[in-house]
Amino acid sequence: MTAFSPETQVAIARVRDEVAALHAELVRSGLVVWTGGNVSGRVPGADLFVIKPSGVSYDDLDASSMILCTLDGEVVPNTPGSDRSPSSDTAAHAYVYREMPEVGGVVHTHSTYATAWAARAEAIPCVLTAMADEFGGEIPVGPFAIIGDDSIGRGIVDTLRGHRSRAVLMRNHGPFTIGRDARDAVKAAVMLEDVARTVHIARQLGDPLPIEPAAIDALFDRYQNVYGQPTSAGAAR
Ligand SMILES: O=C(CO)[C@@H](O)[C@H](O)COP(=O)(O)O
Repeated sequence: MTAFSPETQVAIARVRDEVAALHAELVRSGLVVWTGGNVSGRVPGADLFVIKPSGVSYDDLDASSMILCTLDGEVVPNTPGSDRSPSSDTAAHAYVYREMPEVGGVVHTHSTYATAWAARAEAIPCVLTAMADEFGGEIPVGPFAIIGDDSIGRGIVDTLRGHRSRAVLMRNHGPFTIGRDARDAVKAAVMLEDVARTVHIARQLGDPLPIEPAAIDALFDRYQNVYGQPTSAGAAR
């Protein structure tokens, strides 16, 4: 067994629990079918993250079946779950964690409406206050990228670095979302599918009206800094 400090062991156990539970949240929110999609979470204070095994039924995912990986995307040997192959998107998640230290969670789904926009390689325009709140503007499109190596990760980072959106529509594939932790990235995946569906329906009825950039900025600032309940850190969520 690889030796970790007691603090790191506690952090790994907490992220295993969280990432396992969040996979159930993808199912509950109707964002995945069969074994598609994946969630990962960075282990705070360590160059490690936790991700699901590849191609395993969501019903069979629990904390001990989550796989601990290094930020190079290598499975940490002799740890719970290490006898299985990690998610096909492990190299992509690892690339994001290496390149974006502020990111603590990554999620991929093939949720229907967001993936339909990705199939057309069309950015979702910011025509809803909910989009301005959550994403601060349009949802951008990332490049077509082959599954299995870090090409997807490069596409995610190249598209989202310096962008307010926590979601990218990878062309012909589907959405990837990032967040300050795994839960935040799952929230972005849920919100993305909601706005992708609403904007799609709006377009069946006519041309949705754009929101002025200054109003988008104001909505984003309020939602990120004032909305919700104060936290112990003083910021609102
Ligand atoms: O689309 C892809 C590959 O990018 C995945 O979402 C698969 O559908 C699920 O892969 P695993 O995480 O089970 O390997």
